[in-house]
Amino acid sequence: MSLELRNVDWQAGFKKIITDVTIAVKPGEFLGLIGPNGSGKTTLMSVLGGLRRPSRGDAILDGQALKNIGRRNLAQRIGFVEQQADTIDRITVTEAVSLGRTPYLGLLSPWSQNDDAVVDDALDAVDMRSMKDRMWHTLSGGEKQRVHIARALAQEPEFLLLDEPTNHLDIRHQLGILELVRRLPVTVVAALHDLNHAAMFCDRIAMMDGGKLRAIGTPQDILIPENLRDVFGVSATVEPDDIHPGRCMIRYHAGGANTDVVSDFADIKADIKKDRIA
Ligand SMILES: Nc1ncnc2c1ncn2[C@@H]1O[C@H](COP(=O)(O)OP(=O)(O)OP(=O)(O)O)[C@@H](O)[C@H]1O
Repeated sequence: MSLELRNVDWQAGFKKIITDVTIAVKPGEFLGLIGPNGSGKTTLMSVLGGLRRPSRGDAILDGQALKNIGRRNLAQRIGFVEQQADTIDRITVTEAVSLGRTPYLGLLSPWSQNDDAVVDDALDAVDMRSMKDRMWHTLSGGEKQRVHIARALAQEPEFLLLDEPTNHLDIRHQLGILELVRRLPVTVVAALHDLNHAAMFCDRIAMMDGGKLRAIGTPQDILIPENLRDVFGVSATVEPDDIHPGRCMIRYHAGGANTDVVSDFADIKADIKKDRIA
């Protein structure tokens, strides 16, 4: 069971969005993908999930190029929760999660009790069983996010790809989802913005910067003050996590953000003020 990218570029028109990315996801790990806005995390995830084909290089699942694997087969092996995925409407929560069983259904394999059980387990896993009859469009952003994750779990994939899975979630559900994801018997790749969450939950972290894979390693290897300064433009101290040996915690310094960003905002605010006065 392996999923990897070998020397992958992906470009939109003439613009290279990710460049020469080589990465091998280890079976059973929780791999976090971090990087500033626009660094290429979503693009990398969508190439890993087979949604985008590399312009150069290969995306490979168990020795076979993703482009040669059929959609149905791929969906049984890779579950993908995209950022702001909001395409389903006028269906119940149970129906939304049941969509995850689609790759297993066919004329010779109709819906069965096993499918019901898988859907119920997935709803339990994200703490949404009590809302199973609610209509999708009545859910909050966070509840929708949990249903998306349940739908991906119902695919019973070997690899679960999550693009910012804690978006819209309150802190209890953020930690709950990450704890759940870490315990699942699947290999997980998740794009995360909260670097402390990456430190707490990930086995390894891959850091993107300007469309390139800048570094990959344990949280302690990657989340060092130099990387936080050079890649994210923030000043921070990294301390060992006393409660979880081998893990670390980041303490950001107030006023330690890259001053270019701060002065950009200051300029915008000054312009708005001028407009209001004029
Ligand atoms: N189809 C496209 N056409 C043109 N530019 C694109 C396309 N897809 C992505 N990009 C650009 O590529 C860059 C990387 O985008 P991507 O969404 O992969 O970044 P990201 O690291 O996930 O960002 P964020 O943290 O903001 O979600 C961005 O500058 C984005 O505007």
